[in-house]
Amino acid sequence: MAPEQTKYAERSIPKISLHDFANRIDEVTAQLIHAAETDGFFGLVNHGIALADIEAMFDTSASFFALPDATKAKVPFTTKNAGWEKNAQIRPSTGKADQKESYQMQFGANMAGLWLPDEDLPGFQAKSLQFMRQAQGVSEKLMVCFARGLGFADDFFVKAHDVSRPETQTVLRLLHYFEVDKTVPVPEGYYRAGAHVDWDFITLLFQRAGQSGLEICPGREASTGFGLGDTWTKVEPAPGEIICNIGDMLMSWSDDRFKSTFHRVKTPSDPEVDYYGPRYSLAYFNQPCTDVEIQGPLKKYPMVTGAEFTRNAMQRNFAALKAKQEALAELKKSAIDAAA
Ligand SMILES: O=C(O)CCC(=O)C(=O)O
Ligand SMILES: [Fe+2]
Repeated sequence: MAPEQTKYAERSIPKISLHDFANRIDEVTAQLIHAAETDGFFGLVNHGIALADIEAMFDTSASFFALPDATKAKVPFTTKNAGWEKNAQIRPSTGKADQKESYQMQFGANMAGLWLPDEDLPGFQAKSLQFMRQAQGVSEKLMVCFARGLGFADDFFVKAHDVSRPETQTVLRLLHYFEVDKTVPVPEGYYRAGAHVDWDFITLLFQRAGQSGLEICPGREASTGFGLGDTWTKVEPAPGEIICNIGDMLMSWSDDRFKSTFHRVKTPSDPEVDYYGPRYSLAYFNQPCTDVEIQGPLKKYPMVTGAEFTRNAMQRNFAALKAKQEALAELKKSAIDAAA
């Protein structure tokens, strides 16, 4: 059977400027709430993080991934949602491992033992934490606006995501997708990152100019479990722009008013248009502290703590993955039986 062709559509992604934020907060709030209620995705410009700082963090990330695997393996991925993995994240949407490696860092207790010793990469921890604090500053502006939109006190979400507390779960993820050989056809179903929604509050994604591949399916239009068969839109990286998407946590905390959004990173397959080189991205996942109580103003869902929400999300993912793998095994068995 020929693989189904992906359907694409040109859609404009809202661009929201944070310049003169203190004086424009009402206007920015209205724009953010509209984007959250419809697309679930928007680009942030004039956010205050200099392009040079973003580029410096990409260089820091590249120096981490250039280390031998044996060194990176000193800080392996853990159930605390921190550490390094390579070709190990299997998505329920594909049943296959993403073609990438990633390293997740946090500010608090979950990071114990998961920072590389400084002699392996001098200055790495300090530079990463400095960039994480900058991303946190931008995130807190968004949190004030979302709190206003939902009728909470201005500092409600900022307090819930206090990264100075040991209970913090917020993550900066460095991502490295490997260079792809143009002469080898991509096996069906392989993605640099398979279709998924994020389970956090909101994600800030930094991309590098020219390193395309990100595709989204807006929240109001996703109609199937994993965005499969839906219509996708390519998001070209623009220098300095931060692409933001609402995660499941904020969707639930807003009683489903704000839309969590499917996205993926395509494996290049068309030498005419696709980017085959190595791709680096930085994803800042805002996560509430473990002891924060999460419930929307309309109380649509039972109250859960930040720790429970993360645990449930990981378990749901695991159950969906198991179901996908069983379905794939069944399909393989029927094909073998049919051929016999
Ligand atoms: O690398 C990207 O552009 C997207 C990464 C992503 O969606 C994720 O890690 O959740
Ligand atoms: Fe994501």
